[in-house]
Amino acid sequence: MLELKQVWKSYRVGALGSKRLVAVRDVSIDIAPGEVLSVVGESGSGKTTVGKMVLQLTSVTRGSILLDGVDVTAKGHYERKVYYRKVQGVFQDPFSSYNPIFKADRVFDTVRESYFPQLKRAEWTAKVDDVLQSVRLDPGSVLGKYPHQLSGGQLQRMLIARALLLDIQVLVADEIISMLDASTRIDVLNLLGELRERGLGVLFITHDLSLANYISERVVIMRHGAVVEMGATGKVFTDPQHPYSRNLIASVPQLHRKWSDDPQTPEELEPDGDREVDPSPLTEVSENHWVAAHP
Ligand SMILES: Nc1ncnc2c1ncn2[C@@H]1O[C@H](COP(=O)(O)OP(=O)(O)OP(=O)(O)O)[C@@H](O)[C@H]1O
Repeated sequence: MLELKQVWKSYRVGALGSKRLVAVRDVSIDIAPGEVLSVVGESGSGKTTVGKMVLQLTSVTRGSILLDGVDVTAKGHYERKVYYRKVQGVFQDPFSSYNPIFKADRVFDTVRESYFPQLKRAEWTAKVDDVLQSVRLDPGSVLGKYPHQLSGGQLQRMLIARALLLDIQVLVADEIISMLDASTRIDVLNLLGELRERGLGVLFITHDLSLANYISERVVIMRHGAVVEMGATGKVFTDPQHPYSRNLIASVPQLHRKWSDDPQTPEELEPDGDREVDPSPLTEVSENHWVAAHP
């Protein structure tokens, strides 16, 4: 179980870092094994920063992150390496994770060097073949190829395979399908569903509500760095209580509607206030459905 407890993140911005930008405010969420938790919200709401803190790519300003009850925030190099055996990330642009002058499977070599230096070549090859097959890639079609010879979907699946080499418990998937075409998207999405069935916890970061609805049991809606609503996906999406959630859900284009049909006026929202103060507290409005206080 991965838990974020009252996590805050401020970045230093402005000339010589003279100002603070509070990107994440008092976020408490958890991801159980075999669960996909989606984090949604508009651009700049803090979703990626949450993922980066989980992956220890940026520090936590306040609060803590626990894996199986052990605080993993601000640990040294060795503890971090152990942590990365259990928690890995895949990001939006698969191409940027590969060096175009090397073959794509070089991404596996770095894992071997760090974690499996003792493994014999044949054992390693068998392990790589196994994980490639588990993400439905034919080793013969992807190994030995350069990144430009593979599709975005294949590259993305290879990155998921790399994470799986490590027997991970949690995968942070940050907009991993937004750069893929529609047919590949559903493949990668269904792959996440299969990994979940095998007990993996997935933190699925997306601005696409329909993807979140498709893949996750629970959803967290963020605005201005704070959680405004969270809970069972069915409840949050069918009965949104916070005006921001209602606006977000109403803004999803529907196949059967044209842009001119019954245009909806968005509800008025409170402006982004002082981010240094605690955000509005969450109240449980029904079982597994939490909403932040709002006017
Ligand atoms: N390294 C950084 N230094 C300073 N400010 C940052 C940094 N990274 C993010 N921010 C700011 O923190 C806030 C939250 O950014 P974040 O990337 O987490 O949002 P997001 O919800 O993931 O947005 P998007 O959907 O556009 O990726 C934004 O105001 C952003 O400008």
